[in-house]
Amino acid sequence: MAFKDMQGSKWHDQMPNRQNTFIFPQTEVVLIMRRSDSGAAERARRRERERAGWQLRSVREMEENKVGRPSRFGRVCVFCGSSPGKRNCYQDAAVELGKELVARKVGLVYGGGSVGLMGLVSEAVHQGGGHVIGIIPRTLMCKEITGETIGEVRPVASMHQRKAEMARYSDAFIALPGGYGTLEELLEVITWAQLGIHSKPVGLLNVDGYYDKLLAFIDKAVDDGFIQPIQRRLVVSASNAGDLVQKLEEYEPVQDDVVARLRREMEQVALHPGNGLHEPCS
Ligand SMILES: C/C(=C\CNc1ncnc2c1ncn2[C@@H]1O[C@H](COP(=O)(O)O)[C@@H](O)[C@H]1O)CO
Repeated sequence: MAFKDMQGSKWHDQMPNRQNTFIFPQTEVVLIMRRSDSGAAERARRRERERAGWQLRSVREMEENKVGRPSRFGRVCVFCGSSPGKRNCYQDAAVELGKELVARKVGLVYGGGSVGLMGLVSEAVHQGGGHVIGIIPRTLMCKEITGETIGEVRPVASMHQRKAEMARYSDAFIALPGGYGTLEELLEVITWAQLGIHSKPVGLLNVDGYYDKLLAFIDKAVDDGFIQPIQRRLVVSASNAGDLVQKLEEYEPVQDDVVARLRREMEQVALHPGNGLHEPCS
């Protein structure tokens, strides 16, 4: 039996020790276990390997770029409730998302602190050995309000600067369930994508239908002519972390002439400050 490493580039003869994380060619394992093991023994060993941080993936999946290969994202920004929510499924989803990022070797950017779902997702990434950046306004930095931030803390001057920095450090955005703060952050990055300020994917983790009504509202806005049908694609959604991150990996930015023109104009303004700022639309 042979094993592949995380990059899927090298084959190894021996099972690596526990300090290393290797991809285990699941299809071969299943065959071998069926020949020589009882189901219960294999399940126990599987649980043990999972506890030890092994990732059981089929080589076929890995080679199809579905899992196991390094992600196209270096860091993902997660917006989520500063409260835990009243149902366990929200807390479970925050931990699941953190683990998914770790499995893909993707770092986390979030609003800092340890309250609510923010604390759960950041702790899951940090405990899994992933990199965490908490971007937090100085005014919110007292522990009574937000608790301790784990990982790298980046204090900023204002809420506005926080959102700009969160966007700058990240390659994609995900919203877990949350309240006003989460919605505001989410809608801002969608609006920025619509205006061509960035072309990074935006995902909604629609845990147990939490965002069904928001998605229905977006569809209504498309039907009623307030959102262009092509811009509907700016919001990606899935009910679980694995599917959502995979969809974001496969996301291709919306190609829209207006967006392209706005992006060119903004690049011009960035290169030559003052240019075009007061130009009328052509
Ligand atoms: C005043 C309260 C909590 C303050 N704690 C926060 N600490 C850090 N970041 C926060 C906090 N509250 C909001 N945020 C940001 O908004 C999102 C969460 O807001 P929501 O209204 O809870 O959905 C989160 O992504 C942070 O960036 C008690 O309310």
